[in-house]
Amino acid sequence: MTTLQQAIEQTTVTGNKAFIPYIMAGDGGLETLKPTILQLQQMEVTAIEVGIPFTDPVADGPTIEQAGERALAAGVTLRKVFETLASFKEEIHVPLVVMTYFNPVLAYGLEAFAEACVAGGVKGLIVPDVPLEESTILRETLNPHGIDLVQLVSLTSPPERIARIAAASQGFVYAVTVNGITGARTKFAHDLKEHFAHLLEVSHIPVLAGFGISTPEQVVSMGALGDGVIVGSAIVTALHEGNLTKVEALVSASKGDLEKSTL
Ligand SMILES: O=P(O)(O)OC[C@@H](O)[C@@H](O)c1c[nH]c2ccccc12
Repeated sequence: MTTLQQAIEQTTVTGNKAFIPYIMAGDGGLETLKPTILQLQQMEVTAIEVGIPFTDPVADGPTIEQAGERALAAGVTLRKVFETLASFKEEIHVPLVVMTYFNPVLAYGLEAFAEACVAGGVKGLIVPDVPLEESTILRETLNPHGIDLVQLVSLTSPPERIARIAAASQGFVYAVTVNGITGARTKFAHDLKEHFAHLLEVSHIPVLAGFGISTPEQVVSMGALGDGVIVGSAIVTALHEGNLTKVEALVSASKGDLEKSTL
């Protein structure tokens, strides 16, 4: 079992749901990366998804797009993110999952990228613009270094494709809960229950819900569909505003503590 999967199962075995916050690396300056990761680790999140700022973030809504623009304006690059992670690797005990588009990985060089992940304590990778059919080379490069390639399942994937994606995914299956881009939502599709029941049946690894989850109540309701949640835009906004109470409220909700979350 991989480090990432193990961290998730250590959480779910206690009856809690996994909680993976997404952060935009270097939003607020590269010097914020270390304290942000250590703060989230202190809150006992299950893993942390570290987004790399990119000029053409096709899967991202305005909140994350703007965070990426702020990070790029602050001079953040993939190389600098890796250097920063490596500089405090010994203090990182929570698994990190890097989220980036494929172009920066290619430009870095696949093997060099995998080595930089290892040096920075990265345990998993999400690359939304690499479809399953083209993901083999990435997996074959990452796996010998102990790094998982997490696959995304969309709501519109036919059952046969869902089964293939679930079989190929590593660490967990990222079940996208909306059609479209990242960002807070007030409504979700009605047939999510069925979709998740099917996913849980075909997947041999944990299934986490992500996209649009932005309130403690949604953390509870969407977490109940599977093994946990990924929260991006709401975390990015809270961190940008320096609202750690909001971050804590979202994390607490995954541990069944909704009361604390209404503080
Ligand atoms: O922001 P949201 O709606 O909470 O969604 C999670 C998401 O931000 C994070 O996992 C992510 C950010 N950018 C992505 C691109 C593709 C897939 C996933 C992501």
